[in-house]
Amino acid sequence: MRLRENDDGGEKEEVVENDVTLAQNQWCPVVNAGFSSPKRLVVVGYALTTKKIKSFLQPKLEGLARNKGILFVAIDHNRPLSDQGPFDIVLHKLSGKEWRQVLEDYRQSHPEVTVLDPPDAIQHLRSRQYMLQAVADMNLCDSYGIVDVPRQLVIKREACAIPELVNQAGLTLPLVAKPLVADGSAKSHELSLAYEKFSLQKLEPPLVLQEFVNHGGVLFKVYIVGDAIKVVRRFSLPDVSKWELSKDAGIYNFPRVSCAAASADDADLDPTVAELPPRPLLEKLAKELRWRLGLRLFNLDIIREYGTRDHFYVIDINYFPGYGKMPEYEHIFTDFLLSLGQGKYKKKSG
Ligand SMILES: O=P(O)(O)O[C@@H]1[C@@H](OP(=O)(O)O)[C@H](OP(=O)(O)O)[C@H](O)[C@H](OP(=O)(O)O)[C@H]1OP(=O)(O)O
Ligand SMILES: Nc1ncnc2c1ncn2[C@@H]1O[C@H](COP(=O)(O)OP(=O)(O)O)[C@@H](O)[C@H]1O
Ligand SMILES: [Mg+2]
Ligand SMILES: [Mg+2]
Repeated sequence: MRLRENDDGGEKEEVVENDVTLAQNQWCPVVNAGFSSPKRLVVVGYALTTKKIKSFLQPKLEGLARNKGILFVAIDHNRPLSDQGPFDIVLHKLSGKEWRQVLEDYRQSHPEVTVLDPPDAIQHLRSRQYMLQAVADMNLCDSYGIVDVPRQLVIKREACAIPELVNQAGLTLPLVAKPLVADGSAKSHELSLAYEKFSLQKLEPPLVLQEFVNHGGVLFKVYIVGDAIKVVRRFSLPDVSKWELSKDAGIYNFPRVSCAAASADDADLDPTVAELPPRPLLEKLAKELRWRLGLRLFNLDIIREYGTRDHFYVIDINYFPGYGKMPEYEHIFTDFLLSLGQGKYKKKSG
C-alpha cells in the first residue's frame, strides 16, 4: 500500500495495490437455481481508497457477486492499466490529475470496457458552482411536485465584499456557506450557517453561499445505481425560526453533517415531514440526471420545503457515495454489474 497525493497537494489518500493478472475470457461455474452452468465471468477492476473498500466491498457483496459470476480485482497502480485484466468494468473513486489521465487514456484504448464513471463527468461534481446546474436546467415541475435548487452565490475571493454581494444578489438569510470545491477532503465538507451577512466575512473563499431552506430537519438521500433508485431518510439541520434569525447574529460551523447524521427511517416523525418524495418524481429526476450528468453511480441530497407537500430542493450530488448504507445494495449493485457485463457480451456475440 502507498500514499498518493491528490490534485490540491495537501490531502493524501491510500491506494491499495494488488498483483492479479487474469487469463483471457475467464469462465466459471455459476450456481443457478440448483443447476451448475458455465457462464462467462464479469471481471470488475476496482481502484478505491481503503475506506471505500471497507465500506463498499463487504463480504456479503463479494459473496453474492461470486455466486452471480462477478469477480472483483484490485487494480495495481504500479503497473500500466492496459497490462491488467482484461476487465469488463472499471469501478473507481480516486482523485488526482494523473489518475484521471490514466483512465481517460484507458477509455480511448479500451472502448469495450465500461469505466464507471467517465472522469470528466465526475469532475463536474467537484465544483459546487456547477454541481446543481443540471437540476436547475431541468426545471422539473409536474403534477407530482417541483424540484428546485436553492438560490446561491459564488464567492471566489475577498470575503470583505460578501455583505454587498449578498445584497446585490438579493439572497435571503440564513445562508449556508459551503467550500466551492467538493473534492472529498474533510475540509470540503466543513460548512457554516450564517444568521447575518457580516459574519460571513470571517470565512475563507472560495465558497458558495446558499439560501438555507427550512425542511423539518429531515433529508432524503436518493441513491442511484444505473436504473435503480433507493431512498433513505436522514436527520439533517434543524429549521431556523424568524425569532432565532432576529436574535442571533452569529455564524456556526458544522463539520460533515450528512455523514454523521443518523438514519431517520425508524424515527417517530411528523408524517408531513417524513413522507418520501413521490416515486414518479424521483424516477423522472434520476433518469434525466443520469443523462445530463453522464453518470450511473451517484446520490442526491433532497429536502422538502417545510410547510409544503411537494416543493423539493436538491442541495448536494455525490459521485459513488456510501452505498454500504443503502438497503439491499448488494443485490442492486451486483444486478447492475451483471446487466452491464452481460449486455456487452450479448452485443459481441449478437
Ligand atoms: O463515507 P460514506 O460511506 O459515508 O460515504 C460518503 C457519502 O455519504 P452518504 O452516502 O451520502 O451518506 C458522502 O455524501 P455527503 O457529501 O456527505 O452528502 C460523500 O459522497 C462522500 O464522498 P466524498 O467525501 O464527497 O468524496 C462519501 O465518502 P466516501 O465513502 O466516498 O469516501
Ligand atoms: N440549502 C440548504 N438548506 C438546508 N439545509 C442544508 C442546505 N445545504 C446543506 N444543508 C444541510 O447541510 C448538510 C451538508 O450539506 P451538503 O451540501 O450536503 O454538503 P456535503 O457535500 O458535505 O454533504 C446537508 O445534508 C443538510 O443537512
Ligand atoms: Mg451531502
Ligand atoms: Mg456532498
